[in-house]
Amino acid sequence: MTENQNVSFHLYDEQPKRFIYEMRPEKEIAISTHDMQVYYGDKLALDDADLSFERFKITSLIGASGSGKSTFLRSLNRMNDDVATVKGQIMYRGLDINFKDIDVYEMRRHIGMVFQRPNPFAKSIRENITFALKQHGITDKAYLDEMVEHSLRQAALWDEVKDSLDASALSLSGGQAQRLVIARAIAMKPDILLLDEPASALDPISSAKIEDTLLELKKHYTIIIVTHNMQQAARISDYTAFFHMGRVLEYNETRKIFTRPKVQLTIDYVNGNFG
Ligand SMILES: Nc1ncnc2c1ncn2[C@@H]1O[C@H](COP(=O)(O)OP(=O)(O)OP(=O)(O)O)[C@@H](O)[C@H]1O
Repeated sequence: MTENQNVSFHLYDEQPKRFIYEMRPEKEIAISTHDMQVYYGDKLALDDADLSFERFKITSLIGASGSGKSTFLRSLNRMNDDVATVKGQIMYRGLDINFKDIDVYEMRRHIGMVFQRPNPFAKSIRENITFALKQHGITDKAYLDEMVEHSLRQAALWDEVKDSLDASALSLSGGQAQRLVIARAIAMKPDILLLDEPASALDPISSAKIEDTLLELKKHYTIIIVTHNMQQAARISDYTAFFHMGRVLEYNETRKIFTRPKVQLTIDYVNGNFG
């Protein structure tokens, strides 16, 4: 080994292999995971996940394909129950929502999920919003109308659809449909919105609208979003977690992840050197 190689090896070795931001005590935490592990059969897909998410902030989950981002996100509202074993604790309002006796349907009213592909029901725009509310026994028409307008306004879709609420949701563009799905989640008045690549199937203009919508929504909701789009993560999120091969290698304030990452693999990833 030459002298130069020796020096660079030494510098690399001084970097942390992992850095997890610890929320300061004055921050309000919306949800946190402790010793979380997720297995698909015998395969450990996610290990050692201890993260706290600040209330009314946007946190991005980034990392290469297969690094465990969706596995983590889906575990937060028990979407993995049928396919995976999730160990550890998921603390929400003092309750471990990973505990087996939790009422999962009730929990999901508080922790909503929006998927990559817009998936509106084959019903009218209005019914997409009112469907779940009616399922929960809400029948008051004035309240339902109010929730339709309120949710569509919050999802920045009201102005585009207010004259066609009884049209089929399937007639909406992809970007409008995704905002409708966000409105549908909001109608349940959740605390936390989980979004799995909500803009990746959309054109740049629709994607920008979703970003604007999320920035508005964080006044009222805690948002955790999986994204492959580095610029998007840098633009909208307050915190970013970098996943690599089933572990969170770095978690920090977004500006630090994108300007002064501490872990070499994070530096490589945000610079586009792998993944
Ligand atoms: N239902 C499943 N059954 C078995 N293995 C799974 C299942 N879902 C995910 N995995 C595996 O778990 C690991 C993490 O996958 P995950 O989908 O969480 O990654 P990701 O970072 O979200 O990837 P992408 O960016 O491609 O969505 C991968 O090795 C994947 O093959």
